[in-house]
Amino acid sequence: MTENTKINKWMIKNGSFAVLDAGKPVIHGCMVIENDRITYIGEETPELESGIPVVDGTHLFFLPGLINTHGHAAMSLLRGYGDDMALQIWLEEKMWPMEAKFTSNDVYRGTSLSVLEMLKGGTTTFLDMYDHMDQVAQVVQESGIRASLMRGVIGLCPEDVQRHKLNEAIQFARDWNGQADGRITTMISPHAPYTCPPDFIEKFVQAAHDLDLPMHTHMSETKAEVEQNVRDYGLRPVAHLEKLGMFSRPSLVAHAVHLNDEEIEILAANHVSVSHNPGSNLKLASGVARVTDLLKAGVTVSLGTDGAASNNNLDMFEEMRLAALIHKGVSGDPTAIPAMEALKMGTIYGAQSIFLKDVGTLAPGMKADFIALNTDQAHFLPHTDLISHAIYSASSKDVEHVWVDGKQVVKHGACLTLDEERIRREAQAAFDGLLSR
Ligand SMILES: N[C@@H](CCSC[C@H]1O[C@@H](n2cnc3c(=O)[nH]cnc32)[C@H](O)[C@@H]1O)C(=O)O
Ligand SMILES: [Zn+2]
Repeated sequence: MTENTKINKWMIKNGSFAVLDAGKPVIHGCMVIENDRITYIGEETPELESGIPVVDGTHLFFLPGLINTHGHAAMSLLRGYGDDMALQIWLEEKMWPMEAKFTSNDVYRGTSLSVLEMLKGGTTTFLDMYDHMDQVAQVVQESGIRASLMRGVIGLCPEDVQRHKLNEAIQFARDWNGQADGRITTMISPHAPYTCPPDFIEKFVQAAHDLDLPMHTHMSETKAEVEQNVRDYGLRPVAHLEKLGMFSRPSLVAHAVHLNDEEIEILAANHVSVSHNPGSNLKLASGVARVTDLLKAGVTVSLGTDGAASNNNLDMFEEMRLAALIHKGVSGDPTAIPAMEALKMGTIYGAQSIFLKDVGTLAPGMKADFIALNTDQAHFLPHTDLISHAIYSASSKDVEHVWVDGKQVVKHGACLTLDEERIRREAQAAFDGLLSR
C-alpha cells in the first residue's frame, strides 16, 4: 500500500464553520479532514489531489462537537423517577435505593441510552462519574464517542468497602486511560466532600498523584451541604478540598453554586475548572452559580447536564441556552454570557475542563470532532448570525451529522454505530426489571 491509500482524506465544501475567532467567528468555505484530524479550514478551496471525496456543506453549519463535562450516564434509566424534590431527599429516598439494585447490565443499558441521546444531540465528548465503569467504557468503544471516565466513590461505608471502592477506582483509571484509540481518558473522583470523609479524600489525592491523573468531584451544590461542611470540618468546601490537597492536582468541580468571593479567588489561583450544570441546578432548586464572577476571575467554566434523572435530558444546546439566559436574568445585565461565550462554554472551555488539548475548536491540527446543524429550517432564518441561532434558537433536534475522531457516527439524524431500536427496548426492560426486584 502506498502512503496515499492509507490516508482517509476528504473535504467539506460550501459550508459555514464556527471557528470562534473574535474578529470573524464564522467563515464560509472548506474544511479538509485527514484520518482523525482537521488539516485545513478556510475560505479558499485548497488544491487537492484528484479523487478526494467532497461533501457538500450547503445549508449546514459546522460546530466543534459539544463537550458535556459532568454527568452520570446510566442514570437515564431513572429519568422521570423522582422529580420535583430537593437534592438530599432525591438522592437518599429515590436515587440511591434504585442505584443499589443496578447490575453491570443495567449500567450498560442506561449508558447506551444516554450515549445514543448525546451523539444524536451533537455531544461528541462526555464526562461520566459512576460505577460499573468497565460497562461505560465498553459503550464508548462501541459507539465511537469520546469520554473522560471515572469510578465515582461514595465513602459512607465501612473501611473495607471504602478500600475496595478506592482500588476499583484506581484500577479502572489505570487500565482504561488512553483506550478506545485514545478516545478514553480517566480521572480520579471522590463523589463529594459530604459523602467522603477527609482522610478518604486524601487517599484519592494520593492516587491521582501516583497515576498522574486529574481529579473531579461534586462541590458546593447546595447551601445545606456548605453549612454541613463548616459544621463538621470547620471550613467551607473550597478551603476544605484545598487543605486536603485536591487542588494540587489539575481539578474540575461540578456545580460550585454556593461560593463566596474568597472561594472564587482560591479556585482561580489553583486553576480549578468548574462544570456549570444550569438545568440540574434549577430543577433541584440548588441555586444559581456565580458564573459571570467566576469567568471574570479567570476560572474556566464549562457545561454539564448532570444525570438525566435531574435534568431530564442530555441536550447540551439547552444547557448553553440556559447558561446564556439565566445569568442575564439574575444579574439584570443583558450583556452577560453572550452567545459566543455560551458556545465556548459548551466546546473549548469543556475541552480545557477535562484536560483535552486537541478537541473543542475547528482548526488545523485538532481532532476531527465536529457536528453539522441543518440551518435550512424556519427557526434559523434569516441567516443573520449563526452563532446566535446555535445558542438562542437551536436544539439538539437540529443536529444533522456528527463526526468523532474523523469517523461519522450520526448521518441525517440516525446513529450509525449503535442499534437504536435495541437500545430503546433494552432500556425500558432494564427499568421494568429494577422496579420488580
Ligand atoms: N454508587 C457509587 C457512587 C456512584 S457516583 C455517582 C453518584 O452521584 C449521584 N448524583 C447524581 N446527581 C447528583 C448531584 O447532582 N449531586 C450529587 N450526587 C449526584 C448519583 O445518584 C450516584 O449515586 C458508590 O457506591 O460509591
Ligand atoms: Zn452529578
